[in-house]
Amino acid sequence: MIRVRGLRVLLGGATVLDGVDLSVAPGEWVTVIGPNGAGKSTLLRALTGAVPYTGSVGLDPGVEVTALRRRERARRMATVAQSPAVPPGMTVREYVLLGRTPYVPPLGRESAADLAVADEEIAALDLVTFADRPMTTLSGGERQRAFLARALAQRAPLLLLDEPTSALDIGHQQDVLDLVDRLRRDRGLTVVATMHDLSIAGEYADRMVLLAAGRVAAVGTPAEVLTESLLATHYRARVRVLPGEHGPLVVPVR
Ligand SMILES: Nc1ncnc2c1ncn2[C@@H]1O[C@H](COP(=O)(O)OP(=O)(O)OP(=O)(O)O)[C@@H](O)[C@H]1O
Repeated sequence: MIRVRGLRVLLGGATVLDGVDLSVAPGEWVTVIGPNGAGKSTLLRALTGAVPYTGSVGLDPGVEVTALRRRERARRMATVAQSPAVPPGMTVREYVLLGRTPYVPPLGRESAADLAVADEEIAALDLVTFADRPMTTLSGGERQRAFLARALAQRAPLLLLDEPTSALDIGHQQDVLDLVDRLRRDRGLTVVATMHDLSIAGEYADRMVLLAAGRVAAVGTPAEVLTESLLATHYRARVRVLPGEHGPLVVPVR
């Protein structure tokens, strides 16, 4: 599904990603972790072809992401960025409907089927009561759910999520991640996410990638990556790692 080789990204004269290799299999959930500034968001942006890079970002079947036209890219991958821009004056329903843009014919309008898909995702993200409200009136967490609804409405097989739960309360965090996991199984989605909450990250990911200063410092199962020594080295964090039902639990200690 994704095959990244020797990925290097320069931004403002600085090397932000430096020789990243990463493979993601169809249906897999891979979560990228790492300290602030490690290059997580940049890696996600490179996967969508949104930043210039050297090396290779190959998509199944061996197609370089930058070779795809915008519309084709949007049918293959849907992204939730950290702070997506919202066109002014849009209601939640109008915003979620933007996810159907790659399917609307040039100069055409959204079909009844497109409207139905948007409403389905609005319901899935618990946004029905907000559907006719302007996006600007939503709380941070409500808006984050609308961003995800828009991405899901794209019905792309690859979902790229940059800190998708950072504004959510603990209940909505679990709801949203459970939903993504269910969709992964039902629709065969492949998920690449970045997350700062390491315990939650480990509970949902099949594999994790620890980025540090633009390089892959570790890759493997959550139990292989979430170790006290790796987290001490790369986050300079004092933590205890406890066994959990669905993955290691990382507890900061003073
Ligand atoms: N346009 C730019 N010009 C110069 N440096 C940049 C630019 N964009 C990003 N960077 C730098 O690249 C590095 C990686 O940024 P990135 O946003 O990918 O990190 P991150 O791991 O997602 O961090 P965080 O956890 O804080 O969100 C940072 O040091 C950032 O300052």
